[in-house]
Amino acid sequence: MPLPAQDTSSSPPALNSVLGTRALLVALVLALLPACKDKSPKPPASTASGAKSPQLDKAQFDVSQLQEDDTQWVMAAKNHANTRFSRLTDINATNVKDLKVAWTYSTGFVRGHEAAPLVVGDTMYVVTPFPNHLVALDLSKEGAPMKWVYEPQPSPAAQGVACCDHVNRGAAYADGRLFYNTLDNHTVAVDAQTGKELWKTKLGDINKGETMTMAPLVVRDKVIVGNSGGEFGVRGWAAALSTKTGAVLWRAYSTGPDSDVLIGPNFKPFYEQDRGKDLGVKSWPPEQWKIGGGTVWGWLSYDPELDLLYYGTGNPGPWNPEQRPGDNKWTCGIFARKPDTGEAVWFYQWSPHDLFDHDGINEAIITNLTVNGQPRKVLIHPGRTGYVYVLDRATGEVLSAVPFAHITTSKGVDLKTGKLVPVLEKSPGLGKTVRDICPAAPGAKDWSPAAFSPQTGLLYIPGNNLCQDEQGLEANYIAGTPYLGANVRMYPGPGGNGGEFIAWDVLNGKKVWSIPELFPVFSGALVTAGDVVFYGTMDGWFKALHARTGQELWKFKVGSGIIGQPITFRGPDGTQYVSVLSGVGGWAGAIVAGQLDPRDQSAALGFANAMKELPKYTTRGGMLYTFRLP
Ligand SMILES: O=C(O)c1cc(C(=O)O)c2c(n1)C(=O)C(=O)c1cc(C(=O)O)[nH]c1-2
Repeated sequence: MPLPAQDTSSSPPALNSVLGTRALLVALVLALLPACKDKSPKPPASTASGAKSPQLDKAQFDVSQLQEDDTQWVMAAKNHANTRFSRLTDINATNVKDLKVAWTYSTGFVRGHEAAPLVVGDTMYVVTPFPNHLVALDLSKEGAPMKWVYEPQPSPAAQGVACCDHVNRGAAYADGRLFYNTLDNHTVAVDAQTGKELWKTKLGDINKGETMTMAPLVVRDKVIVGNSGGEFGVRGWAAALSTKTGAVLWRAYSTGPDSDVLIGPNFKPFYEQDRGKDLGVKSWPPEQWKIGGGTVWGWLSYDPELDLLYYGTGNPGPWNPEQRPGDNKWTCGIFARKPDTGEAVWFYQWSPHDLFDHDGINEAIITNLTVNGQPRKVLIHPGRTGYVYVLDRATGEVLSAVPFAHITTSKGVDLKTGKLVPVLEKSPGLGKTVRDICPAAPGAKDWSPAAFSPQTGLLYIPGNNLCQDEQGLEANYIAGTPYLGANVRMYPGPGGNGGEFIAWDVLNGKKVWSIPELFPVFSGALVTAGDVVFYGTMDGWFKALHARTGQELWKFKVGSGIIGQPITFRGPDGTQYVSVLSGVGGWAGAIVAGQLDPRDQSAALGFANAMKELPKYTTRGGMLYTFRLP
């Protein structure tokens, strides 16, 4: 289906800044979205003939080509641009109401299932939560039976230092291999055909509180990964490994001297506050940067035109901000780096001196807009602070930052300085109890990835509606133990609903429609050229909505709440399928997955209080569901 032309000349609407300092004229340049150059869906050669798909041959291609093939799904975010948009249209707004279960697969595990399944050729690959099995399912056979299971046998002690359940967000595929992380800090490469381990590299130390949960990204011959442990006083980093050997080619820390952060002469941040020598040391009290967080546990994206890799950094530690005066660089921000060397090109800090655990790790979705009549290469970031940011991805300049949620903690983003404007009375600290902090620590949106349709111009945001009360404590650092300095109690925000699924008009900077949900929306979103958007709820509904109107077109009750990432693909039989993992857990669902006592308001770092009704709605258990039209 051709994309509708958008008139960029006649009175394009303003993308307003929160402070109203500047109105931007913005229009989508749809054809420029890297993953969407070819606007027509590409059916595999097998569709017409019914013969076996030639996809296995395609699987040998470089991943930058492979991501263009909508019949497969080769990395968690679908493509380097992180759009989670598929051009497949067989399942569409008209017929999605008839969607039926094709087959299911029980993983046998009960912790939170966050991974995106991958589809390469005629095989689906699923990474489970700890103990991080990789399962290959044969899509060419009825019921998709198991081909093999790879078991990396991570150290059970890793479970004790995972902040937010024993989750894993999935694998990345390239050159006949699957790459993913184990909770005990190994990156592994597995042969996609045989399930044999090709290499295994240890990158972190559970004794310091480090874990790994994120889905890697492959750029050319490098697999890029990062650590978790911001709640344990670890030092955050991203690393690039050779896809062939697993050797570490570079590692860039998020705190410390420039030499460790890979900041050199080519580092050109847009804003003045990010310029200067060794800010990763100087913006901290002495030595604090060594245990200062800034982990890299979220999404990576890559722009081949600029040859830039983008990723966000997590919160500074400890949570009690009084123990770390300063901007705490380079936490709670976004880096642009050269993927071959890791050298930093620019950085922008979403929340300098973060006060609320507002990690900056959410996805950066790559597209192109026309701003004030000028084409700009941008990235879109629905942030934990509650703003949808649009940044120039060549320079790191903030073009707009518009609130998409209820915010009491900041007044906006000053587009002249790029600084978030905090509400001072909401600052937590020792001996204080601050109430009505919105968004709460998990943010207006946590890691759960949004989808962006170049066809509707809408961003589909799995949102939270959470506030919290916080009492500051003194945190003492003991390696491998929680390093927080805060008592927190969360609760649903205005309206009483814990979550909201939002369609956001990037062009106009406004909400187009939204669906309130009882609980925070912790699943990923998927949108297709059939104008259907999919997501799952923590109480166990898998939903399909009309991508333009938000009208509910179909829903199906799965066995356990959904925090997984839906995907779509065309099977070897030429049929379009939609798959999603159910299996409640993660930070929001820890109350069920970890069987916490709902009477303990501070359990799960205070999240349990907002989720105390969840055990009445769902039970734990990992199950993959795959749907098709009859
Ligand atoms: O700072 C960190 O290192 C870190 C790691 C993780 C993680 O790896 O799961 C989460 C968070 N922070 C976090 O702040 C957060 O909200 C969160 C939610 C979840 C989840 O899986 O539901 N993980 C994490």
